[in-house]
Amino acid sequence: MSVPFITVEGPIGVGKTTLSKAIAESQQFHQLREIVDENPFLNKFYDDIEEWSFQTEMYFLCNRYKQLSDIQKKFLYEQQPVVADYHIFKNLIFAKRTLPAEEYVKYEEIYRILTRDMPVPNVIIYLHASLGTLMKRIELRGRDFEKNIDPAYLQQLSDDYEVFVSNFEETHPEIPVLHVNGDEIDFVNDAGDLQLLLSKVDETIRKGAKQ
Ligand SMILES: Nc1ncnc2c1ncn2[C@@H]1O[C@H](COP(=O)(O)OP(=O)(O)OP(=O)(O)O)[C@@H](O)[C@H]1O
Ligand SMILES: Nc1nc(=O)c2ncn([C@H]3C[C@H](O)[C@@H](CO)O3)c2[nH]1
Repeated sequence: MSVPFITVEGPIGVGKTTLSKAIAESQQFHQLREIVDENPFLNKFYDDIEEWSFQTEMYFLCNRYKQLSDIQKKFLYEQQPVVADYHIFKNLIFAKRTLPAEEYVKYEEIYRILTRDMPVPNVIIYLHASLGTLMKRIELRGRDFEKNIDPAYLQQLSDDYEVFVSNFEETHPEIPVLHVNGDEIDFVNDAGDLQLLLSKVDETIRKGAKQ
């Protein structure tokens, strides 16, 4: 049995941090959160994606590399379960969309080198929702730099996630992926929905831990 290492994934604003916090609390797992406010490039990135994409993608990659190395040493090696609000593969999804092709090739090489010995999650929870739901949640959360987020960018990323996750399932059949439709399940305002989801997550963790 391997120690549970769960990642919650999905497009911007779908509820990854919220759900990973709920899982961490109900299962007594350590929660790994991606950094947002400390990121010095995000403001500039959303103002001018073309100009700031390389710095932004490299920053996310280096930061996640450091976070996952620490998680490996401090938690997973110690047999302490972890739930994260991202999988490192999201770097490829965003970078493919934001970087010019010639830069993406270089970026992907660096990604492969850095992720070669990264811990691999044994369960993925994939949250997805319609563009309308994502826009509503992003607005509700009210981050300044996301105020003028382009709906087309958000839709493209959601579509990219669909393709990526489906390929991932084909190439990694040993890692269970729980699909959650965020339009139908309101784990924030509906306690029944939350309990039902947490029990499905629990079932999936048991499956994943057998790997
Ligand atoms: N299932 C849900 N039902 C209702 N509201 C939700 C749901 N999931 C998330 N929310 C709300 O939507 C907002 C965004 O959630 P959250 O920050 O968890 O998203 P995220 O996927 O982690 O975002 P990001 O991609 O920016 O890291 C929050 O205000 C949260 O309370
Ligand atoms: N360009 C880019 N690359 C990434 O790897 C990445 N990961 C997250 N984000 C954006 C989405 C939210 O606005 C905010 C918080 O998730 O940061 C990213 N943006």
